[in-house]
Amino acid sequence: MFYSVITCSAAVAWAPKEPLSLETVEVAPPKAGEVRIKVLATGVCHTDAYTLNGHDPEGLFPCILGHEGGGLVESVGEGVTHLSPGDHVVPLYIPQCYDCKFCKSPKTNLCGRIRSTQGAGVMPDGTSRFTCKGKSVFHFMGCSTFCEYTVVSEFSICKVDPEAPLDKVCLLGCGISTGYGAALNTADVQPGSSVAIWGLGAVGLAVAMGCRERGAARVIGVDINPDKFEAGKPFGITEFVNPKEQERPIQQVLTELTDGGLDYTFECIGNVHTMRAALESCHKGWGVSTILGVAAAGQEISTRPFQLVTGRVWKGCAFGGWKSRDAVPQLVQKYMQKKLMVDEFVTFNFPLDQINEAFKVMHEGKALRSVVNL
Ligand SMILES: NC(=O)C1=CN([C@@H]2O[C@H](COP(=O)(O)OP(=O)(O)OC[C@H]3O[C@@H](n4cnc5c(N)ncnc54)[C@H](OP(=O)(O)O)[C@@H]3O)[C@@H](O)[C@H]2O)C=CC1
Ligand SMILES: N[C@@H](CCC(=O)N[C@@H](CSC=O)C(=O)NCC(=O)O)C(=O)O
Ligand SMILES: [Zn+2]
Ligand SMILES: [Zn+2]
Repeated sequence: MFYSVITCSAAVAWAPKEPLSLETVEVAPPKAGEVRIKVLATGVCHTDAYTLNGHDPEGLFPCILGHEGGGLVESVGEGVTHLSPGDHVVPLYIPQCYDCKFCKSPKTNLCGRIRSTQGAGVMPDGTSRFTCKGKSVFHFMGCSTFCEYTVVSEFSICKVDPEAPLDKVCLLGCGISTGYGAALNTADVQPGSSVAIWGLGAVGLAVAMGCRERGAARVIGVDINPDKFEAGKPFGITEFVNPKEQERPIQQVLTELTDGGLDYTFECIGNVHTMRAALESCHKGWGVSTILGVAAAGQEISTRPFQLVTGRVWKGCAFGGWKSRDAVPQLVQKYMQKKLMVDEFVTFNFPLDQINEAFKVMHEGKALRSVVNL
């Protein structure tokens, strides 16, 4: 099949710390093993802001950000057999090729097939499908959903129920799946346990949702924004602690509150100090702390090794540990069966030309998630 270049609108990140700029871009047809998607909706995740702010060691400019999308297959490249034009899809920043050693291992979801080119902001053949004003524009996280059309690898996309509203299930492309899966897959939270979650954004509250599903007895939200406390209750937060209102270090406050520490803690901020606090708030002998937050370039975590010697475990989690192409369609079905909250995470909707508002409300702490409708 011959497909032509599509000219459309995109929010382009020209340089770090600058607002996104609404531009007309050209999107080249998919090459072999690629899929071109008409993007209909995209969430705005804190990781988009992190890269836009220049904190990402892999950040490249100009680029088209966005990785929490939903859309329709517009065209497929040679050799793509699992998708056809018109399919409803969610792009996936962690691919699943089914063939690499990571995909073949049940121990991880981190497919390695296209990770190096994805991190370099290009398609697997080393080139970009985007141009703007005569310049090549980098892809982002293999998704680039802040554009009316995008091109992704055939390994980085899954077909979902056509009845599912794409302006909601797009959020299963990152934040909700990540937090929910961290509780279920990475930490494997057990019934009756005690939990503390640092950062009550979409990721943190999705962790809470997973902990509630597992029957956790106490789910303590730890956040410096008091507005997030009320917001957290419908997702399963049972108690709140604001570190700013404490006179002692938060680890001391929490270990006293929980008879020696928590069974599970989760860091959903991306701050190395709260990562340490989350580990040190775990119970001696068995407490497990899972890092989800993405820390800025150059940041390193530290603690006394004694914390680990005495049985606390430090873990990390990308995309909730889900093997993406297998799991996302199932998570969509769980939402369709009303067994998984998604709608409740959407605080605002914006058109593409107001996408900078979505970043503004995120930084003001007013949004769990903003969805941009393209
Ligand atoms: N590992 C993975 O696969 C993924 C990781 N992430 C990462 O997870 C993190 C959370 O993402 P997201 O939920 O979208 O982010 P949000 O910005 O929506 O939520 C973060 C929350 O943490 C609060 N916060 C900030 N600083 C502190 C602090 N020092 N102590 C307590 N609370 C604090 C914020 O308060 P305020 O409202 O005042 O800002 C906000 O409520 C980010 O680092 C993101 O990059 C995201 C998706 C996937
Ligand atoms: N580019 C950063 C790392 C950013 C990062 O850790 N990303 C998460 C997903 S965050 C989603 O909102 C992730 O899945 N990481 C796994 C991966 O392979 O990138 C850096 O270079 O530090
Ligand atoms: Zn994200
Ligand atoms: Zn793979």
